[in-house]
Amino acid sequence: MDVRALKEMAAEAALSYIQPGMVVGVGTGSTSNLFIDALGRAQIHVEGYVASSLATEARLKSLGLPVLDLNATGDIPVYIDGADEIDPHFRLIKGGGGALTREKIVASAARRFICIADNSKDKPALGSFPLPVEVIPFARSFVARQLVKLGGSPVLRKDVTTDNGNVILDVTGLDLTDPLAMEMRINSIPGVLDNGIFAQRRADVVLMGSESGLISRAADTQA
Ligand SMILES: O=C(CO)[C@H](O)[C@H](O)COP(=O)(O)O
Repeated sequence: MDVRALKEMAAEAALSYIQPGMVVGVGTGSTSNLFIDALGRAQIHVEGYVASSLATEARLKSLGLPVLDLNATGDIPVYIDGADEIDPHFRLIKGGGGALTREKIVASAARRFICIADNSKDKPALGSFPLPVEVIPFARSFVARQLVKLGGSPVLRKDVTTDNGNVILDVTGLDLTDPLAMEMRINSIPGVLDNGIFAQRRADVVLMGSESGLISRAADTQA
């Protein structure tokens, strides 16, 4: 099975979390795109979708799926999104697609976060994927120096401007043994909008496609 088929397995499985009449948050990236395609085929009569990026909004609209404004939306029962790394405690690294800030906002506004991925994202600990940090362009050099003081090696992501008009620094070398502490520490640097550690807002359920079938883990059992 190729990676796309494994992602598709997880994306299809996430459909079972969508009920008619719901508001559904939708993530960004190739696995989320497969989920959107599955939504297009399933035609569940939801109230609407809250998109975590302009790309996701465009894909939803291209399939005729209704998009809602987060500011005009109350309760979001469920958010579905991919990840770059998933640890055994449902903590994530996200932002490979540069949409980490809006993703974290929608995930935090949702009651349940269902993370969908192929099982290459399953890691014993976070930290091999370079950590994306969204930075206001004015503060780029200052923030980079602060990240070096934290032990990191930041690299500016070339030719990328986020949906919020900012830049991304991809940072290797940080000690993520306490992901929550590092998430908070980086976000306390003036000029940082957010970073791709999802430790304060973890996933509640992880669905991973694997060669031997779907792996489904829920945070309350951590099975
Ligand atoms: O965080 C993300 C985008 O900002 C994506 O969810 C993450 O990069 C995983 O992407 P893919 O589903 O393409 O493997």
